[in-house]
Amino acid sequence: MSQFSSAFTAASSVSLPPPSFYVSVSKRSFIYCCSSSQSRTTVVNGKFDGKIVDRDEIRFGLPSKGRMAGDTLDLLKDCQLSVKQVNPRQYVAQIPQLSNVEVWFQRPKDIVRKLLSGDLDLGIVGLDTVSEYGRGDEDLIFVHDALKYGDCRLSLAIPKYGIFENINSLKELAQMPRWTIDRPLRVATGFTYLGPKFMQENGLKHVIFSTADGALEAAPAMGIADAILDLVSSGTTLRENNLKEIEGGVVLESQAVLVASRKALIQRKGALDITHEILERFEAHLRAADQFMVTANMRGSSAEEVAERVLSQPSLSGLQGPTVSPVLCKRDGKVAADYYAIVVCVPKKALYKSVQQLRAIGGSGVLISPLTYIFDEETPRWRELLSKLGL
Ligand SMILES: Nc1ncnc2c1ncn2[C@@H]1O[C@H](COP(=O)(O)OP(=O)(O)OP(=O)(O)O)[C@@H](O)[C@H]1O
Ligand SMILES: O=P(O)(O)OC[C@H]1O[C@H](OP(=O)(O)OP(=O)(O)O)[C@H](O)[C@@H]1O
Ligand SMILES: [Mg+2]
Repeated sequence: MSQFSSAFTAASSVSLPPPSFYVSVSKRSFIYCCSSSQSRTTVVNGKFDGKIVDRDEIRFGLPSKGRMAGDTLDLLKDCQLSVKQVNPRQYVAQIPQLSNVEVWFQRPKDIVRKLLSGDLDLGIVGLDTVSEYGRGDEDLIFVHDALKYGDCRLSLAIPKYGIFENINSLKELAQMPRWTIDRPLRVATGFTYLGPKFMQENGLKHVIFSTADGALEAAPAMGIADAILDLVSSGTTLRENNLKEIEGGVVLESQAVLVASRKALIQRKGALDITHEILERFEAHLRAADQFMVTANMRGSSAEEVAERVLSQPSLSGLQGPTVSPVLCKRDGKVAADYYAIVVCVPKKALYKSVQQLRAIGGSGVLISPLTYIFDEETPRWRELLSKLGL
């Protein structure tokens, strides 16, 4: 069942199921019907309508290759959700910590297609891929929109030389009188949904798109295109090919996201609980990743007085204010507290400033330790998810 619906998802570009399985309803749109012993499902352009396919396990799609693959496995491992894959050519795997979850390794674009066709329930991909292949479909729902890797932007770039030498913004590009209906601006891109949408939204009328699977940066020098619309991260590939980005030319800022099928979250037993656990683990790890735990000793007359000194410093307020505990010692035969130990979490980038501020208010013996997880109260993202689901 899922094999057929998946093949059909790619109908516009790749193979189609046997003719008897689909009906063309317009040039680029098909309806595919099938039935199984468990349920009956109709798929329209890879999107399924009605009830979800019956199965017990929750399917989680992870990138099978490319630069997202390794970082995704690392994130899961850092959240104590290591994926057990018997060998790298096996596309199904398990996460022993999540007993009812089946991991499926797929190409990023196929993860999005399979979420829409109901063959996957959850997935991790770049926002660029969700936006391009998801096309704003309401069934796709973001569970976590900032997993802090795979950072890049989808950006328009033009040659630094020739007729573009003095063009530095989208507005200037749009106003070049040479683009006409007969000689439009030629843009090479793999983003054939987002590209035209962006141009239309920005009022560029005379534009045509060509597509290729990679090395797009060569297209202008080869005379195939005037501009390219592609992912940029360090900017090295553009620079090495004599291309430049322009003001107003960024279509999208992207990073890895955790995305789910709305229907699966609502209808599939256990899907919401698993999603909650994964989200909590991700949040706890990601929050901890940019914080240090700082401990120091400080002379003082009471915990409140020490806390007041700490709170007077902007970099030392911690997550919910400092933890202040008395350091008890025996003086003249009595137990007393001359010193207090304070514990605060500080952003990694404010580390040295925090140490300086601690010293300025009498802190000594400052210890810095890494944090592994910060489990706070219920995460705002979980509340947002429930509200997006209408729960
Ligand atoms: N240069 C980059 N730097 C950082 N992240 C990137 C970069 N290029 C792409 N990405 C992110 O990684 C995702 C996967 O890109 P990757 O190039 O690994 O695979 P792909 O382009 O789908 O496959 P292939 O390049 O083999 O055709 C992209 O969708 C994007 O989110
Ligand atoms: O700004 P940079 O850090 O130079 O990265 C940008 C390049 O990375 C991606 O290509 P990729 O390496 O995936 O090759 P591809 O063209 O084969 O997809 C993207 O398509 C750019 O070409
Ligand atoms: Mg690539």
